[in-house]
Amino acid sequence: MSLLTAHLERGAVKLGTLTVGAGPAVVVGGPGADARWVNLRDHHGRVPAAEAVAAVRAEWAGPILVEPFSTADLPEIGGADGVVVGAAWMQDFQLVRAVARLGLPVIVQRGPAATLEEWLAIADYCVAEGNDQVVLCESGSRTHLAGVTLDLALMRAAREKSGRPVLADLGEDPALAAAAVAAGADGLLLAPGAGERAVLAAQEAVKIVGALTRRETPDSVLAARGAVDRVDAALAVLLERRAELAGAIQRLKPVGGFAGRDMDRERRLVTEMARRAPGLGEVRLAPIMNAVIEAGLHLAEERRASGQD
Ligand SMILES: O=C(O)C(=O)C[C@]1(C(=O)O)C=C[C@@H](O)C=C1
Repeated sequence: MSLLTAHLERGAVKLGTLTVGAGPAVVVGGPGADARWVNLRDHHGRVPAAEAVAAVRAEWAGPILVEPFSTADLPEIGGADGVVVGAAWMQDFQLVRAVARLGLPVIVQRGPAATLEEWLAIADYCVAEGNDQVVLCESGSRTHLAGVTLDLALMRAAREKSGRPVLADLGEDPALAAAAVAAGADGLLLAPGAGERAVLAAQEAVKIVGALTRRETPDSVLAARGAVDRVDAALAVLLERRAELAGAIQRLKPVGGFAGRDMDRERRLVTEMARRAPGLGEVRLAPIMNAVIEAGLHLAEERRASGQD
């Protein structure tokens, strides 16, 4: 197994049709995401819960998570696929208990000053109420920086210690999406108001970084093809980057292009790659890299001929 994709055992939780904790990391919140998030806290309890859920349900058939403002909302959120205990309410034990008793999966956000132990204890409260479907969501700490600072080390520790899936709450800004996936996030939570671009950026991080760092064990052709598609997405990014760099070498070498081909260098790079691709080995890698290198040389020569560089 690669050094990057060390496997961490954890249980998966189903949010409606969406699996969190097995397969690719999921993206929650915002248009085009895998699941929607209805935040009743933002409305300070002024919008009836049933109405808010129904409004999203009218335009979205997939999974919906609801963050209640108080226990008063709970009888009205039966149509949801998961309930978020917001960071501000994490230590409201009455709310936690009541949410757990609904029998829906519970997403526990970490309070801004809560320790790992305090956070994990909330999951135990849910279990004590007979609900083991708990996802932990890192929502950041109050620090010297404005707003909250996401603690990805704590998120990772929570996953290792509890075996439960973990989410990273990115707010409206997907800048840390790649870091969160690399740190082992099973999902990225975006603010309900996050735009389409933020969702796309989070999904790109899930694909590209997930392909490199997240081990998947698909059990159907569909799931395996999804995983292959993510690896191909990462390969495409790397192939394009490689072609740009190889093009730069052609411009810098005394004799570039096919005329300056260095077969020794090509053999050495194949040998080095085979250390990380022992299954394919040198014999299978050699023709692959030959095609890759030749594509790069053709591109470089075409660009030179058309005066593009
Ligand atoms: O390293 C070089 O000299 C290159 O030109 C780059 C490169 C490559 O794509 O990696 C391309 C052609 C050479 O035969 C060897 C390697």
